[in-house]
Amino acid sequence: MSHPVDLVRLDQINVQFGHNHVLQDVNLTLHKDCITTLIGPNGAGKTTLVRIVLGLIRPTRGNVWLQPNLRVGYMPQKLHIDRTFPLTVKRFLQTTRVKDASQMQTALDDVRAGHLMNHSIHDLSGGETQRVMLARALLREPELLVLDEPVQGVDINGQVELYDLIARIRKQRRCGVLMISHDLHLVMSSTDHVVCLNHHICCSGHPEHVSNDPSFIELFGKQGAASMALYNHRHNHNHDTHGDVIADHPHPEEAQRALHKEAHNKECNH
Ligand SMILES: Nc1ncnc2c1ncn2[C@@H]1O[C@H](COP(=O)(O)OP(=O)(O)OP(=O)(O)O)[C@@H](O)[C@H]1O
Repeated sequence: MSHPVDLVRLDQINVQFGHNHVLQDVNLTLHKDCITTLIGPNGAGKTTLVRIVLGLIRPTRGNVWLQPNLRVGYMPQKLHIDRTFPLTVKRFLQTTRVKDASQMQTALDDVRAGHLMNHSIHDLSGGETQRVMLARALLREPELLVLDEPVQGVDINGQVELYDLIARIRKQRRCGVLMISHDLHLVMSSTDHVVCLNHHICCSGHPEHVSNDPSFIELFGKQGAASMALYNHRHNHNHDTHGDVIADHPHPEEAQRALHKEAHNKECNH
C-alpha cells in the first residue's frame, strides 16, 4: 500500500467575518490522486474553505501548508461575462497563459468539447459551459483541481456525465481534486473522500461510511441520508423467484458491513 502524497494540509483553520464564525477548527488534508468532496448546507462555509485553499483569504487562526510550487487549476461556480462582449471559446481559453492551439485543443478534447473551439461562449449549453471552464482549469496542468459546484446549471444526465468526466480526469492525470457539491446522490460514486461541513467538520471519510454517520443523518435528514445509502447499495446478493435472499449468499446487511470494511481500506486508492 503506497503512502498518500499530501498536496495541502489545513490545520485548525478558523475564519471569522465580524461576529460570524464561519469556520471552526477545520483540519483537512488533500492528497494526490484523491477526490475530496465538500458537502454541507447553504452558508456552511464550503466556499470559504475553498478560498482558503486557493490563498484568496487568510484564516483568522490556523495554518495552511501547500506543497511547494503546487499548480492549482480552479473552476469557479459560474462564468460572469457580459453577453454584449463577443468571446469565442478559443479567446476564453487564451485568457490563461497558454496560447498554443494544440494544447488548447487537447484540453477541450479531454472534456469532450473539442468541437466547440470556435463557438461563442454565450451560445453554449449549461453542460458545455462547465466543460469549457474545466478545460480552462486543465490548461494549467494542475496537480490540484479545485471545482466549486461543477455541475451547477447542468441537467441531470449532464451531471452524471460531468462527475464521470472528473473521475476520468483524476485517473488520467493522477491529480488531487477538491470539489464542492450539493448533489448528495450523484457525488457518491465519483468521490473517494467526503467531508461534511457545517462550520466545523461534522464527519468525514469514505462516502459509504459518511452516509451512515449519525451527524450526517442529522444534518441532511433521514430521507436524504437514506437515499444516499440506497444509491450505494451494490447488489451483491441473489434472490430466489419469490424475491427472498438466497441463503448461501451474504445477507444484504452482512454484505453492507463487509463493503464498509473494504471501502475503508480502499479509500483514496491507497
Ligand atoms: N467576504 C465575506 N465577508 C463577510 N461574510 C462572508 C464573506 N464570505 C462569506 N461570508 C459569509 O460566510 C458564510 C459562509 O459562506 P460560504 O459562501 O462559505 O458558504 P457555502 O457553504 O459555500 O454556501 P452555499 O452552499 O450557499 O454556496 C455566509 O454566512 C456568508 O455570508
